[in-house]
Amino acid sequence: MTHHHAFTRIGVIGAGAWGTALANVAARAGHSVDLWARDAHHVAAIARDRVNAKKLPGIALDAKVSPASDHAGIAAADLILLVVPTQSLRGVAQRFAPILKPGAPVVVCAKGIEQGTDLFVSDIIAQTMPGRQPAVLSGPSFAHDVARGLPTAVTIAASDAALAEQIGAALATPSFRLYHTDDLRGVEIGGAAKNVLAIACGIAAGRGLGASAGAALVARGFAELSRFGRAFGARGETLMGLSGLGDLVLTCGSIQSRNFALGVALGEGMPLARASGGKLAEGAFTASAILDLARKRHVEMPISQAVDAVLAGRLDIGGAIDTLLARPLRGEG
Ligand SMILES: NC(=O)c1ccc[n+]([C@@H]2O[C@H](COP(=O)([O-])OP(=O)(O)OC[C@H]3O[C@@H](n4cnc5c(N)ncnc54)[C@H](O)[C@@H]3O)[C@@H](O)[C@H]2O)c1
Ligand SMILES: O=P(O)(O)OC[C@H](O)CO
Repeated sequence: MTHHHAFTRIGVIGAGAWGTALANVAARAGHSVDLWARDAHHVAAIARDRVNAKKLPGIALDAKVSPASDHAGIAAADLILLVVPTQSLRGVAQRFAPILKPGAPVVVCAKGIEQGTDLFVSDIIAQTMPGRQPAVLSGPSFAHDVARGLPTAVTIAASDAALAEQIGAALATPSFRLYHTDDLRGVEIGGAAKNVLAIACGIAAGRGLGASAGAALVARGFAELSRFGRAFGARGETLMGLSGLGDLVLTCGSIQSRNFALGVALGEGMPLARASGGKLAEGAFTASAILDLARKRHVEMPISQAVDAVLAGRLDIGGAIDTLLARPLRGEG
């Protein structure tokens, strides 16, 4: 049965670039927003400056956003956005599971697959917050673009289509459009897979392989993202939508992407240990997990496989490119 949710108070867990940008979106959509971060010093600096200088510099925090390092605001929220990296999601979900308001839906805004368990983000929530309805928000959206109010369109997914629609309506602003769907699996797979492929596109760009090679990688990358998605129950239309093709195109074509930038640094010859520049590149953590899953379902993912081999130190950049070019000729599907 679908309940009608009235969301007035929104809790954002995680004050990184994306959490801070989404807190501003929710505030602009008319809600009171509590923005939680674990580090009290960071919270004090955000509250003092009304800017998250560490993670989203140059963007003023909306007056309706209250930063805090205690749990009170999150406990009172009737909609929760979980915006920590995928590999931290389980721990953070476990921490908050006992204190959230009963019935408050949880929207995961992270893009990845958990290492060790190979679980998709909604399954991490199913395990750690039993009985709570998970939703997933994903799609082409750089935190800075969204925070500056540039036009952005994303997908909001929940198994309960009406819930996805209600969350989409609650978060929408004139510049932030949410398309809703019940294909939760498709949406979380698109967001996870594109990060790994963006590293490959970055490597090609950093190595100077040219725009034609970049386009080939996007198209063949999308072919493997789609094969993987279909094997795990995603709908084709979802994979061709914002949180698949849309996000792949964004992330594979912009140095603003931390995944693409990691690839560029690798392609230019920077050692692995320094290539991320200390920034979060989700694809670097998701690569081994997505390949594990692909192997189990016999899905061929040569580009992701090359990225994983490079990140694990099993293959150098030249070797990875040779491997991809030396693959047997095949049909295009
Ligand atoms: N930045 C973007 O443009 C963007 C856009 C869409 C989706 N995302 C996704 O959002 C997620 C978060 O990315 P981000 O850009 O905000 O990263 P970020 O590096 O800016 O911030 C991550 C935040 O999570 C916090 N964190 C990490 N582990 C934690 C833990 N155990 N407990 C509490 N806090 C913890 C960190 O302190 C940090 O503030 C990623 O999955 C990313 O793919 C990011
Ligand atoms: O900086 P990236 O590579 O994490 O990309 C950010 C968003 O996921 C783009 O949609």
